[in-house]
Amino acid sequence: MFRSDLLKDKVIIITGGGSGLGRSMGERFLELGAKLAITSRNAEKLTNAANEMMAEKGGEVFTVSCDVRDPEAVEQMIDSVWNHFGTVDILVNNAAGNFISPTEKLSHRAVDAVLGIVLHGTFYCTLALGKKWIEAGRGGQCLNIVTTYAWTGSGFVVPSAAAKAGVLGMTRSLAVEWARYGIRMNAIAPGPFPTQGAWERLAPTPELAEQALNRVPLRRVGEHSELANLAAYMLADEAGYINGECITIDGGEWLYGAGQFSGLDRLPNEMWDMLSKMTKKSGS
Ligand SMILES: CCCCCCC/C=C/C(=O)SCCNC(=O)CCNC(=O)[C@H](O)C(C)(C)COP(=O)(O)OP(=O)(O)OC[C@H]1O[C@@H](n2cnc3c(N)ncnc32)[C@H](O)[C@@H]1OP(=O)(O)O
Ligand SMILES: NC(=O)C1=CN([C@@H]2O[C@H](COP(=O)(O)OP(=O)(O)OC[C@H]3O[C@@H](n4cnc5c(N)ncnc54)[C@H](OP(=O)(O)O)[C@@H]3O)[C@@H](O)[C@H]2O)C=CC1
Repeated sequence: MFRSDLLKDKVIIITGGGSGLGRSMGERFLELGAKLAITSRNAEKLTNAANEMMAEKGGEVFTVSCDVRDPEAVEQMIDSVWNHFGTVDILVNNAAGNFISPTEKLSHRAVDAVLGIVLHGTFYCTLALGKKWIEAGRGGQCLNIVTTYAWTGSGFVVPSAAAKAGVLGMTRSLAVEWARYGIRMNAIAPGPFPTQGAWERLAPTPELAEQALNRVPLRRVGEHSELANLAAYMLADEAGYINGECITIDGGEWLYGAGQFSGLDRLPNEMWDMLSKMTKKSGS
């Protein structure tokens, strides 16, 4: 699909890069020639992932453990990647925390856990690296992984909805403010892409997983490669005029939820024949 050197020698930090979608994006970036740094809380998970990724895809994967909720740890993480590679070209803000719950059952610590990872964590990483890019007089790029309820909102994941909305607001705001430094800011809003982290917390029963699938007009979940290829395209120099954009990749899921009559896709044909007679009759 792409030239094999599309991301050649680009130094890319992926938060939450040791598992799930972060890892899938990282593997694709390696195939396209990037140098990777992956970061998350669990050092052992990162080391194992990096070793497997290098064995399968080649290239270099540097690991730094860091809790993105801790601004000092974030600055150290960014410094250590910058010192290791001599620079950083791209930050993919992918780390997240989320779970389903009636909002009234949440403690303030539960709210803080999600807001801390998603909103503060994304902001801390962006700010720490943005300052270094500006000080070094060079540009850079951030790609923020949000979700479609960043703009619709959603019940039962309210801290995540509030945090992702904040990340989208930050993306669009900084796309304008930091363009003068040559820094591009974009986002991707995925629909359902099965990962252990998401499914354990958001679709923990077969019924809930089925419900998630049934909301997608294309009647399937996303393939990790589809998301990874979109991310690679957005990060390529050839996409250099895309700035402040959020691209949805969800099989039409959020529009299905927005359309009042979308659920009629479940009606059998015989029912349509009957309804057609009724509606034509009532209109005459
Ligand atoms: C099926 C369709 C899918 C569509 C996708 C929709 C969009 C998806 C967005 C995503 O973000 S998916 C990514 C999901 N991945 C993760 O969440 C991975 C990381 N998550 C975590 O580490 C935890 O889940 C965490 C809770 C977010 C943070 O862990 P931490 O160890 O820092 O916190 P704890 O000390 O365990 O808990 C803090 C606080 O939160 C309360 N809590 C934890 N889980 C729940 C829960 N399920 N329900 C209610 N409350 C919860 C916990 O009890 C603590 O509060 P206190 O008890 O201390 O008051
Ligand atoms: N899967 C899906 O269907 C969808 C996912 N998304 C978004 O895609 C992104 C990836 O999700 P997905 O791969 O499914 O989720 P995962 O749970 O698999 O990945 C989340 C990653 O974030 C890391 N992480 C969590 N908390 C912290 C923290 N405090 N500091 C640093 N790293 C942290 C985790 O590593 P560790 O535990 O080692 O810290 C893990 O690697 C997220 O932004 C999510 O909101 C959006 C819509 C749909």
